[in-house]
Amino acid sequence: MVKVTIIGATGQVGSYAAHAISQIPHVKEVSLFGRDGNQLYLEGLSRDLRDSFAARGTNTRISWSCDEKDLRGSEIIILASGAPRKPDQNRLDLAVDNARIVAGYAEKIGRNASETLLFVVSNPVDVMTGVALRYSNLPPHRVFGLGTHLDSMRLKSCIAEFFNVHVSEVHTRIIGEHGDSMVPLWSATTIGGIQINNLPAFSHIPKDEMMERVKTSGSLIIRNKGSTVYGPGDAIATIIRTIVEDEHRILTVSAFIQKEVHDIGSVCIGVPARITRGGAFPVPIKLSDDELEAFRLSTEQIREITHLVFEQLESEEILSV
Ligand SMILES: NC(=O)C1=CN([C@@H]2O[C@H](COP(=O)(O)OP(=O)(O)OC[C@H]3O[C@@H](n4cnc5c(N)ncnc54)[C@H](O)[C@@H]3O)[C@@H](O)[C@H]2O)C=CC1
Ligand SMILES: O=C([O-])CC(=O)C(=O)O
Repeated sequence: MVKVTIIGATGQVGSYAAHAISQIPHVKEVSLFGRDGNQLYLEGLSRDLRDSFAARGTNTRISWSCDEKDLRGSEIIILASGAPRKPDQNRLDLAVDNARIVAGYAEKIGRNASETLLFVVSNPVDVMTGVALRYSNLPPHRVFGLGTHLDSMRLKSCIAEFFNVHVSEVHTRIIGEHGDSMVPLWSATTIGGIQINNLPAFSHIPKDEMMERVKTSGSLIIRNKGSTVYGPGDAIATIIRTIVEDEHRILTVSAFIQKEVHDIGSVCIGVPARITRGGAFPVPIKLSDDELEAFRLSTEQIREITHLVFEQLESEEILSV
């Protein structure tokens, strides 16, 4: 039975994720963690969720805290703190400010919960996963982020709609940055187990329009309703269930790669990884020439920004949490 802590639980994504995760059978306790000053909100949120569990007949325990010592005993910690972007912003614009928050929490996690898995949601998620890895000092397979899992699900939904098939018949994957340089792997896309290139209708599929829709989904939702909530919340819950149930599913998360994708490495980026109770283990893959070139560009951008963020943090003495 597992204790899952959500840091940033008072936020839109953190609070819906708490609701979604409480439905996973082996999750015994969901602990809502927030910064000092948010005690009243956390108490209110925990009461509201407790009512929801009672109404649903769920036996999950709910607790809350602002004290880093209460991070102890968490098998999984979800880090969803930080500013969301405004409609006119790119996720990368958030890098330095959110890195201060993520680095501060990562240090607390390293001090108090060195056995945990740390799952990062804060944006830009690939850079923040790199920051969390560095400042928590946890081993690489135990620090990973939401990466391009949600983008992969968005593409899956577009393909299912186009072919008028159930979403479960579509397998597809987007790798690279959770952002503009993401790379769809059409070569790894199947419908009903059939490689998509072998379906005559594939030649008519509006691939560019679909990718544009995937890339702009987040900004459209933010512009129209303020924030993305249910998509990320349920994507997080899927990954947490995969860990808790030790399902060994291959999902596309932001993980630290070394040599698993050709010769590219030393960066946290969206790649297929086997998700187990022990963490995320990137699966070695070979890409087509075009995919490889695009993935290389995507990783170079994220590596460069991650290093700039490290330099900035190192030049500052005090982290913000
Ligand atoms: N990776 C992904 O696919 C997704 C990532 N996100 C990211 O998750 C993060 C949270 O998004 P929302 O919940 O919509 O935002 P929100 O504004 O509703 O919540 C922000 C949370 O961060 C905390 N926070 C803000 N500033 C802080 C500081 N200086 N120190 C400590 N805690 C602080 C707040 O207390 C709150 O709990 C954002 O960075 C957003 O971009 C959101 C959706 C999907
Ligand atoms: O778009 C955003 O800023 C939030 C996010 O990452 C997403 O929903 O994909």
